[in-house]
Amino acid sequence: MLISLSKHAIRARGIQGHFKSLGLIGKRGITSTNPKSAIPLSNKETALLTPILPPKIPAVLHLKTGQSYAGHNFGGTNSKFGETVFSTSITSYTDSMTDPSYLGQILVFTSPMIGNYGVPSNSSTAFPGLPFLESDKIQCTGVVVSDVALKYSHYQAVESLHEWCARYDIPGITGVDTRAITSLLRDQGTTLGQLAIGDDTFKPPPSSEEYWDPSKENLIALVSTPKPYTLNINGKGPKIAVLDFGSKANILRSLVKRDAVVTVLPWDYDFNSVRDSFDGLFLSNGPGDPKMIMDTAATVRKTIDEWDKPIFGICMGHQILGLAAGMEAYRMTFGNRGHNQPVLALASSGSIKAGRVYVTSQNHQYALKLTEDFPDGWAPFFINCNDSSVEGIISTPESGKRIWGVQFHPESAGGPLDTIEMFTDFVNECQGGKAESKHTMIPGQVMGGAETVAVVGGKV
Ligand SMILES: NC(=O)CC[C@H](N)C(=O)O
Repeated sequence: MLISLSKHAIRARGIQGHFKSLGLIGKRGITSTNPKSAIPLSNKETALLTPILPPKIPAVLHLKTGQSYAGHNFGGTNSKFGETVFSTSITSYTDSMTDPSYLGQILVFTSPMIGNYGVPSNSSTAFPGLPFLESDKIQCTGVVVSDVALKYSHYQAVESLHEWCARYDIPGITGVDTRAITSLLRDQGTTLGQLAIGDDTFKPPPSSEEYWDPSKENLIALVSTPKPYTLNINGKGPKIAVLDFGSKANILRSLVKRDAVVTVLPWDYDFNSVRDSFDGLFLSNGPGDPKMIMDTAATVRKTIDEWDKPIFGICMGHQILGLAAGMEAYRMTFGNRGHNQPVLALASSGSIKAGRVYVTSQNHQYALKLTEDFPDGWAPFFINCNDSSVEGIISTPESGKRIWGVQFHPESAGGPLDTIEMFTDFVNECQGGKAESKHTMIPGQVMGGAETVAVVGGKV
């Protein structure tokens, strides 16, 4: 049975009225449209046709810059403050919302309909010790959706986006013009905001001092593991330590899948005191400003100077590597969030070929500064094809080190798997102990930021 739920029809008549008008609700409840072939509906079909509706509660998104957008609430019913950011991803709202790097952020989806495949159960037996999604709960502070899907359909779904957000007290707003909000954020940059729900919508907007600024907090300390733990303890692969700044589960899965024994350490762990029992170090993604954890960057600097085993950093981990190497990090206007960001490789290393463009998944507000002179022993690895921001750094062959950092997410979840083999490269390097460095630079592009900008023709 195919039923199209017209938003306008539902608004006008309510869902029950809408079904009635389609002849789907008779005296005995929901029936088939064709009385001659009236096949009783299964419980699952009936459940899908009778979604749990959010109560009609007003909601307003207030921005510190003075704009307010009124709509309806779904999910949690408590007002929340956060940093308002937008993501251009079309799929994987469950993966994004459980990514710890979104902590403190009100996430605006540019894709107009969100929620249509529901939410799966977060428990998994495939990778013991890890959730099915990217962490054990929703991490963003709130969500902004043009048109939330109340009816969902997916073989793994167990609840709707509304029910999931309600369980975690994460407020959502729907029925707002997300194109207008996105254009504004793109022009003025990521902006502090409040999702006001229910009675709070009748109060005046918060004063500037009332807005909570997550970038002033050490958010990493809130999401990192409090104690070390090991995954895949009987694995045959190398022993890899992960400094956990708020790691996405798919990073850990990607290492475990390659049979590495993975020990996850708290963000402020003194890695140098245990480093000799590991074959490689991984630096994870994480929320907030990398400059909040300069002590960790100092620890990593010592590791780089005194240790010759492979190190790989993703997103926050890449920014920490850059700070450790003496580079600067800056706050971008609106960052890059989405699963469709093209990056150009400037060096070949393992599975990555210089001169190729890879489509990547991204979620960041900060980036390493592109300069004419990279610190000694370092070169750019990737550059963003849209805005020429630094997308990766790599130790030079002359440095004798085997270290890479990438701003994007090779593990995706969600997003394209173009660069997933970087995990195989890293595990192989760790396995090979002191194997010869295999990376090479593109002749003529061995850095000089200006030259690179000319290659991609963008602005920094
Ligand atoms: N995904 C990440 O690790 C993000 C890193 C950092 N919080 C940023 O916004 O730039």
